[in-house]
Amino acid sequence: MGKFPLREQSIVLIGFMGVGKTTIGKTVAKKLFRDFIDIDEKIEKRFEMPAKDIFRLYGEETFRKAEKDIISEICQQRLKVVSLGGGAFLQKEIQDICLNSSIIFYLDLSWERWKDRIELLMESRPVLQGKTMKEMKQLYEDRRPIYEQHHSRIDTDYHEIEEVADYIVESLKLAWDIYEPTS
Ligand SMILES: Nc1ncnc2c1ncn2[C@@H]1O[C@H](COP(=O)(O)OP(=O)(O)OP(=O)(O)O)[C@@H](O)[C@H]1O
Ligand SMILES: O=C(O)C1=C[C@@H](O)[C@@H](O)[C@H](O)C1
Ligand SMILES: [Mg+2]
Repeated sequence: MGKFPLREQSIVLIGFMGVGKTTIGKTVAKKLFRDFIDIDEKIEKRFEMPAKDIFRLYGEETFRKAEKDIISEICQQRLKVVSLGGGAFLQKEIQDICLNSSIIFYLDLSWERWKDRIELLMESRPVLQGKTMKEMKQLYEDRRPIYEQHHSRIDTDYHEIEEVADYIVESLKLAWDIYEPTS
């Protein structure tokens, strides 16, 4: 896959479920006047059902296969803002595809702050369903290493959606000016 110039490379947001990839991604896309793509939404459209029904009817493996296929397709495009699902980076192939084509921001959130969001996530996130708090903490800890592959990590604790989006846009503009000055 040939790389686009830095200014044209898509922006990919990664991180544990519920950290704000979808919400912040939408805001970043607006600020950069780019198209926004949410991979979970694409998968749900393809199957015409929510993720939890895909997991229940077809199994996680089918969901993960669709996730990989869609990300491979999307990462060939330029000038997008893409939010991945929280488990996408479990697949090394997805990590490689994204790292080789796009600028990756890892949105991080402490366990203490993440706990405050459980109520918002429980109903729609199949991997949380039926889990105790201890099991969810374990999942959070187990998943942390998969997000190590990124270009920039952002600690989102105590930062509003707008603030994080502004930070991403500002840091991109700085990087573009340093590595690809226009004059
Ligand atoms: N910085 C923030 N401050 C407060 N609430 C936030 C913040 N970011 C996201 N939220 C809220 O947390 C919830 C989960 O956010 P969102 O759906 O964007 O997470 P996600 O990372 O896309 O999750 P998933 O991996 O499951 O797709 C939403 O209700 C959103 O409004
Ligand atoms: O963390 C995960 O494994 C998931 C997160 C969501 O974004 C969805 O991709 C799906 O619910 C699985
Ligand atoms: Mg999301």
